[in-house]
Amino acid sequence: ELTASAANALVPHGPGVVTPFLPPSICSVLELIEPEEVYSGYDNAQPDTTDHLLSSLNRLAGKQMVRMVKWAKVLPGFRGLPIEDQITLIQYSWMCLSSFCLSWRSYKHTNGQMLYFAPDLIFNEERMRQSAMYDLCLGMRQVSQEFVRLQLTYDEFLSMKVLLLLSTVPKEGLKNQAAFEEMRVNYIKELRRSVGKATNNSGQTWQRFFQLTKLLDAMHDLVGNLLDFCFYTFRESQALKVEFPEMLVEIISDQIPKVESGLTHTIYFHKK
Ligand SMILES: Cc1noc(COc2cccc(F)c2F)c1-c1ccc(CNS(=O)(=O)C2(C)CC2)cc1
Repeated sequence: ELTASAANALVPHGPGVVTPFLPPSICSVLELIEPEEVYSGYDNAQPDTTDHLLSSLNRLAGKQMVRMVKWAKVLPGFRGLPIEDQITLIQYSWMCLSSFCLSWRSYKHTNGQMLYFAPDLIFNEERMRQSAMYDLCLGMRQVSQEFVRLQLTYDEFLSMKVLLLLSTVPKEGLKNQAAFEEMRVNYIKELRRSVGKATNNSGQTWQRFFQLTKLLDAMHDLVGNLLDFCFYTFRESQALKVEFPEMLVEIISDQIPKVESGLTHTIYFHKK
C-alpha cells in the first residue's frame, strides 16, 4: 500500500512497469567522492636523507589536504554544519584521516608489508629507519596489518574514515553540537550497515563492529604520537631543513596552541 508521497516518487519505467526511485545510498556517495591517489613527486635521484624524505612527505600531505577539504565539503551532512565547526573538525582530525588512508593504501597495495604513502613514495624498513620515524612507521604498519587480518572492506573503511573526521572536538563543544551528534550517529549506523554486509548479517556482526570500533580508538593513540613528532619537526623545521607547504603551516600553527592547551577532546567508543 503506497502512500501518496511514495507513489509520486515512483518513476514510470517502460509500459506498465514502475520502478521505485531510491536516493543513492550513503556508501555509494562515499565511494563516489573518495579522492584519487596523489603522487608525491619524490626525486629518487636524490639520496634518501631524512630531510629529503620528510620534506617530500610534507609536500604530499599538503596535496592530500587540498583533496581532503574538497572531500569534506561534499560529504553528506558535513555542509549542514556551521563553517566554524567544519574548519575545527578538519583541523583536529587531518593527521588521523591522513594516517587512516595511509593504512588503507598500504593494506591494498602491499598487503600491510610497507607504507604506501604514494605510488612514487613507498617506505620499506630501510626508509622507515632513514625517516627518523621508525617506531611511528611500525605503528602505522601494524594498523595496516590489522586491516589484512580483518579483511577490511572498502565500505567499512569509508564509514570509519568519516567517524574519524567526527572524533576530535573542542572540549567546550562545537557551535552546533546537536547537528554534529546527529551526523555522527548517522555514520555509526552507516558503519553498522557496512559491517552487516561484510558479515552477511550473521552472528559475527556485533563482534566485528566491536573490533572495528576498537581499531578506531587505537588510531587516536598512534596519531597522538605522530602529532607530537609533527609539532616538534614543525618547530625545528629550519634547523632540521624540513620544508612545510603553506597548507600545512596554516593548519599546524593553528592546531598547536589548541592541542597543547588541552582544548581538544577525543571521543572514544570504548573505555580505556
Ligand atoms: C602524506 C602522508 N600520508 O600519511 C601520512 C600520515 O601518516 C604518517 C606520516 C609519517 C609517518 C608515519 F608513520 C605516518 F603514519 C602523511 C603525512 C605526512 C606528513 C605530515 C606532516 N608532517 S610531519 O611533521 O608530521 C612528518 C611526518 C614529516 C615528519 C602529516 C601526514
